[in-house]
Amino acid sequence: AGESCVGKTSIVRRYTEPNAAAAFSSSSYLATIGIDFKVRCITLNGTRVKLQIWDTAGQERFHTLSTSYFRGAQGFVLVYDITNLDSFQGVTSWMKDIHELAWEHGIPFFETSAKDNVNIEDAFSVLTLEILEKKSCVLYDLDVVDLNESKKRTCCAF
Ligand SMILES: Nc1nc2c(ncn2[C@@H]2O[C@H](COP(=O)(O)OP(=O)(O)OP(=O)(O)O)[C@@H](O)[C@H]2O)c(=O)[nH]1
Repeated sequence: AGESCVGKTSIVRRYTEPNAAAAFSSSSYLATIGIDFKVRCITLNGTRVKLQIWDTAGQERFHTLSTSYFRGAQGFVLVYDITNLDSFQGVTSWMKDIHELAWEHGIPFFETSAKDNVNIEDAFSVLTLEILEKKSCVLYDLDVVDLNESKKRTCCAF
């Protein structure tokens, strides 16, 4: 989740299309319309996990639609643009939309770059591990972990 044009789609694409030559494009910006999702399968600590990552639209007109997907999520990536103060302050408002889930201290924090491919893998791995630990007693649906979306240079995940 996060404001428009902060890099959500870029992070998702960098993570789910790591081998694609055009996983990151700095020349074009296409706002997400509605909602999108990508899938990536990984193996962590011997557990095979299918990540379903929802990419929400940051534009205000899609706010209701985006937040309607939060309830079913098991983890979030909150994204802001480190060069845009408004987008950082917007994280607080997105957090309120996620208030059903306990916001605890010690949230893993990563500064990422979809452009330079920095910390994207680690951010998602740690998020997935946290989810698996919390769900270790109630794994269901073939270990499908559903990450309601998640962009740009900085993100924090829980
Ligand atoms: N320098 C730099 N630019 C980035 C980075 N990540 C994304 N961008 C640029 O930021 C712009 C917006 O990226 P998107 O990923 O489409 O943004 P979004 O948050 O999905 O936007 P919405 O779909 O409107 O919510 C694009 O022009 C990207 O090239 C990054 O890590 N570094």
